[in-house]
Amino acid sequence: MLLAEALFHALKDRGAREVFGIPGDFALPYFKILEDSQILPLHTLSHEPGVGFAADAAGRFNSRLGIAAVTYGAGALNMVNPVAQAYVEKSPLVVISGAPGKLESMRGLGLHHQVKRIDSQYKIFEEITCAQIILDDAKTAPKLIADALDRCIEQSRPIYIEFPRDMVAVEVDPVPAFHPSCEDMEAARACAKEVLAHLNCAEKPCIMAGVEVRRFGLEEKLAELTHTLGIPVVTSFMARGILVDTEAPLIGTYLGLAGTEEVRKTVERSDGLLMLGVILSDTNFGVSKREIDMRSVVHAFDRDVHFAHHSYPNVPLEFLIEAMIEIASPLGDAKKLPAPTYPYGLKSDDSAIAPTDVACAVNDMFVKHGRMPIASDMGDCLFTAMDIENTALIAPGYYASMGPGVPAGLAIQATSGQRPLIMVGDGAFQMTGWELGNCRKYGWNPIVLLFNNKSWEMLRTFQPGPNYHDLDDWGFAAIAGPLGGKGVRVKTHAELIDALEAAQQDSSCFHLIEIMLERGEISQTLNRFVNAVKRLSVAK
Ligand SMILES: Cc1ncc(Cc2c([C@H](C)O)sc(CCOP(=O)(O)OP(=O)(O)O)c2C)c(N)n1
Ligand SMILES: [Mg+2]
Repeated sequence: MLLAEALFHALKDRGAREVFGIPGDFALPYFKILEDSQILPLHTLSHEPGVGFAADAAGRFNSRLGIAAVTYGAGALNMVNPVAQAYVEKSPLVVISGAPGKLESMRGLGLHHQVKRIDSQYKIFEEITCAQIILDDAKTAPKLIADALDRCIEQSRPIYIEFPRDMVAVEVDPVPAFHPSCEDMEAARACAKEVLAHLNCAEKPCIMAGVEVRRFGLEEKLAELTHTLGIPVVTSFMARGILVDTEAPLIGTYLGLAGTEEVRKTVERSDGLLMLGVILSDTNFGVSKREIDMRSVVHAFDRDVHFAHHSYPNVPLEFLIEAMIEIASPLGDAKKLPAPTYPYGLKSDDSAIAPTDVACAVNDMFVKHGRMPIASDMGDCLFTAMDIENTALIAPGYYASMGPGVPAGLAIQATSGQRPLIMVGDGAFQMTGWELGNCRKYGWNPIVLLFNNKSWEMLRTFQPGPNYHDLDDWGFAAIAGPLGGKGVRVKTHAELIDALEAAQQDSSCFHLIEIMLERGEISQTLNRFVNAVKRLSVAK
């Protein structure tokens, strides 16, 4: 078969459901085979940052591979930021970049889209991927692809595939099937025994679930384990939106001083905290009131399990949880644990809208019409989402780049068929909101909540005063129509409630609800977060 076909079959066999991309002359040959072969559907978008964010989100949402296909130089380097975000937020993103062919690379001319050297792009991607390959040899290509894709899956981090345009149609053998690296279940059982003994000795055991639980598709298994143990479960900020509709005794999301006192005390006062797949980042732990004493913590992450003074190497999270399920017995009574609380019952009146009112209106909408998966951008919209009842959430909670909100929402619908709710600030919408113009072509119809405070408000909260936080009023609602959707600007509770209901009643296109907010009007969660950051930075 053709090398490009072998690559696309390997991606599909390992769970990829679609490709997001923008072609270029170095990529046209493999894009043509992608379209002709129909192995995977192609969704083209308008700007490579959107391609990267969308492909990353598809992978996160399905706990499978997300695929971004671009051209050399101008395309691939335009996507560095989203790939970096996928790397640190542990997303299984596959970057395929077209590249110059062998002969043209040897002519001694500077090629268009080339930087310093032909391999400059490869070197740049070495820094933000866990594996990099160049498909320049028909004999070695199938095995190279298999090994790189297996690394992507096992590490849940991006990989880089450089595809010279003169290689796409060479005849090759099929790519070998997924071959997990050998895991030692005995080591996992020994580790599980010690973890459960650790929890058993603790007065206040607690489990924190992190992003790896979602990335490796372990939500059901973790729910089974924690339901048996009956001890409190929290999610990290990054992992908000997992364990939805499961029997896990979930008491909320840990946000340190920015979250509820109940959750904060349960985590920070625990003498037996088990962190499963949690990224030790400032956004997950930056506003802890009390440093978490890592001597009483067991931390399973990146295929290692760390105790205070020793570790178990190469114990994948899946094996640890399986081994714990084999020997788990009740340690507490889940029925006595407090469930998270959320705001409901927004009054339909002429009051101005505050961010928390948006969460309240969304919760009311979910009660009436059913929950929707959410894609949120960085900004107060993400902190507002913490007041929305637990539902699948794709958000840049660690690397914190602006821009993923709209592309990620489109990807949720492309990969799952579910109508998403997109939450995005006006600043972030200015960056990638225009990708909504691709909805009509693909029949996507997200409901978009655009928080328009005419401001980079998060920055103003950290640094009051300068005028450069002021954004102009772009009148976004009026732009929705020409882009193929419907837009409405809302200023009161009643207008917001009506706009949400109208969007629910009309699935013919995307609905852009431009929510006008006063500058300085921020969510309670963001307010607590910023105050905590200020207080902790002064205290040190
Ligand atoms: C690509 C990119 N550029 C810059 C930033 C810095 C930054 C923030 C983070 C802290 O680094 S929050 C923020 C303002 C966001 O404005 P908007 O989308 O309107 O949301 P809101 O008004 O709710 O703040 C910026 C510019 C970023 N995170 N990502
Ligand atoms: Mg704003």
